[in-house]
Amino acid sequence: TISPAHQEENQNKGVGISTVVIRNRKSESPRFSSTSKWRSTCRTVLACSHAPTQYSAADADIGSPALSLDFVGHDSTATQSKPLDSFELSLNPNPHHSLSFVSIKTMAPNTHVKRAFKAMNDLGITDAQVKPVLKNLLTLYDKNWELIAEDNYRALADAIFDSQESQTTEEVKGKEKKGDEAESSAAEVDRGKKKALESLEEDEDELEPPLKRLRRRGEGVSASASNNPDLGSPNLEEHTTHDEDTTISLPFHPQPTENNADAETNGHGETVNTVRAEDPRTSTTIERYSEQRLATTLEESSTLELASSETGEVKINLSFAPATGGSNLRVPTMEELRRAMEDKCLRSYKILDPNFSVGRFMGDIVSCFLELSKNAASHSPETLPFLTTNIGVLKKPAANQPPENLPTNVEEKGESMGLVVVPECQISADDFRLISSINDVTLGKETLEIPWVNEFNSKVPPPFRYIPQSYVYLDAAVKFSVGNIRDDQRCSSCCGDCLAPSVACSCATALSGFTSYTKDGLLQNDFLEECVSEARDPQKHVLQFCKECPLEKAKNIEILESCKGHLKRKAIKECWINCGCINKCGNRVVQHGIHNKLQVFFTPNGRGWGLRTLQKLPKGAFVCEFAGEILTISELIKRSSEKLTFPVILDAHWGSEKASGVDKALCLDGMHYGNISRFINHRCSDANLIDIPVHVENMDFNYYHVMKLNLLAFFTTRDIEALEELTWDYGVEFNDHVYPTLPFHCQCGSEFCRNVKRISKSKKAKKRA
Ligand SMILES: C[S@@+](CC[C@H](N)C(=O)[O-])C[C@H]1O[C@@H](n2cnc3c(N)ncnc32)[C@H](O)[C@@H]1O
Repeated sequence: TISPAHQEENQNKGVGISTVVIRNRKSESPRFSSTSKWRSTCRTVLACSHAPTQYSAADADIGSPALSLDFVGHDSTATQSKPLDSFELSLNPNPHHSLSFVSIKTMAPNTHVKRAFKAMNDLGITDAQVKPVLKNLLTLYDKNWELIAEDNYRALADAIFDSQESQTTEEVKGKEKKGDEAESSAAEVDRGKKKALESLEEDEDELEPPLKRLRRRGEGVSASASNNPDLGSPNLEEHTTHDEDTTISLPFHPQPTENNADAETNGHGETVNTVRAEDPRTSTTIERYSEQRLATTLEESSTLELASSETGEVKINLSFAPATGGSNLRVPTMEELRRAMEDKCLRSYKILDPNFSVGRFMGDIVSCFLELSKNAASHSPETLPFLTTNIGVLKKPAANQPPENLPTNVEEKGESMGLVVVPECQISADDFRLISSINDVTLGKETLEIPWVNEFNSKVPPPFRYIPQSYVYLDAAVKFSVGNIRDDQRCSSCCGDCLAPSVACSCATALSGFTSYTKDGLLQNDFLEECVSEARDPQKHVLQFCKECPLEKAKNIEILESCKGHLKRKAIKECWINCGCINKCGNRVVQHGIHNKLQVFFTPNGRGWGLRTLQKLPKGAFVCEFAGEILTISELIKRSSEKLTFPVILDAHWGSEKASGVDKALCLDGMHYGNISRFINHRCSDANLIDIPVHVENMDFNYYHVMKLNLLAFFTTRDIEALEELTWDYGVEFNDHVYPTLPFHCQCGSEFCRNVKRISKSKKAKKRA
């Protein structure tokens, strides 16, 4: 078919430039026989000054030797602008190709062309170099000489340089390709597609107006150029045809480019110069530099669907392009992938929950995404599900500044596990730290990692600073220094493993006459039972009474009540640095720290966070020590309005003058600065943990809870199953008057629950009344 383009314009102006577009439609290919002679009905194809003029494929810059075109003009009087009577086409058609060409012939030499050639000659560019580029440029700019001539034919010069550049690149590429092909016969490439890609690129280069490129480089456009509506979108449709085969589907893509946005469709709605993804939502253009590689991956690339919402609105896909990796890769099965991921989660992220499944995890991501997308319109970030209460807690400022000698324990770990959805705008440093610490709430401060998990909602643990040992808060007078240890306080009998000989060292037997630990590192059963009995029934054991009990004084009521008594507790004495035994001596357990797998978890029944074991624990096993801030009772009272504060009263030797008075008597609070024990919930009477004082060196019994050397340690009171919650009897009486902090409503569930008794007692009393 012949499109009579621009005939009016040319005719009226009498300019001898005509555009003939010959399209070869596949279906009509038989008409393009080599002997076809067509009579021109296009009167506007103006005659050439030299007839007949022959256009070869090379002249028309078609780039395909499969087609040649003879143009025979019969007008001998060029100056008269007489329409051409006929022209003859001699075609050797390739049904898969189409062409556009421009004939530039004037009846008189065109002054514009002359000037253009002159300007280029001045730059050292020959006519032969100018000619083909100028032809294209005229087509692209709709023969707008004003634009072409602008800035001393800058667009033309630019186009020539670009064409030379791309010619060189093509040559290099060609050589490389040849080399590659020779090297690897296995890399069988679809040549048609490859060629299509190349021709797409060529077309892209050719079709893009050079001024557009200049604009991209930030060199600006002249007023005249920008005012011209045609410049931004040259009429490409008349000059460009594309076979359907040149549109290629690829499964994955880098970023889209401006190029593609421009050349996405031609006037006929055909896709041009754009390589499409299978999924239009992720489609972009292939970057040129990766063209070769992508060509080899066309057939091998695949997309694996990892998870999808039920109706497919949300999907997690994995793109796999083995050839991009440059080696022979194979597609793993979903099952293999799932197993490998679960193994990774177990090893790297310590996700020990037996119910954890990667498949479900992916599914959860999809459903959360879908849920959020559904709710996005109606929910503000503050009202996102499960987050409000928790964020409120997180936002609460820490009650106290750390003491001056307190090391900074805030370590921002880089990796975020992202299991918890927290609105970005609300994330504080503390929130971030807690979310980051999902693998290990101790932030690496214990020898074992202790992860946290919340299987019920999206709350994260409350903010606190993990300290493996207790620290002294402001006023607590704790005077201990290693320098005070006298030589005669050393244990002379410690040697090797102190529990190995039939008679244990004097450290191991110092406090009770018999050893506290078995050779397996568990508490001796008799010793443990006595400690349990003390804790469960203190009235039956030795109590000490203060003249003025700090706890009573703390109530600040007019008539001071008498002291209720403080238990003189059994304790363990471990060997320590001054002993001559080895570090693995059996009388050293607590000082070696946590060695059982623990996990912080969110409890289901209103008790907030709790601590559980991930492995079976035998009776008498050491779990952890109690570390926190050492405060005076009066300091504690100032904090007591805080809900979660639940301290340990360090009353071992109250009754002596030293410890009297609210400003001297001490307690231990792990809420803001504490170790893992701060998560242990209370259980009345039959708790599975017990706290036992441990002296690592017997310097001052008054402060045996204090510092690494004198501490409280938790041991199991019975065998405990994996995943069982660890509980401890806080000793709280729930009658509101004994403790300096407000008691909670106990939800321990024990049949011995003191809180339940009190409630039922008061109900009975009411009934009686
Ligand atoms: C040492 S903290 C234990 C960790 C705490 N559950 C959390 O979420 O941080 C003590 C606080 O936990 C809660 N708690 C502990 N045991 C409880 C129980 N048996 N019933 C109700 N609340 C309890 C109380 O709020 C108490 O003040």
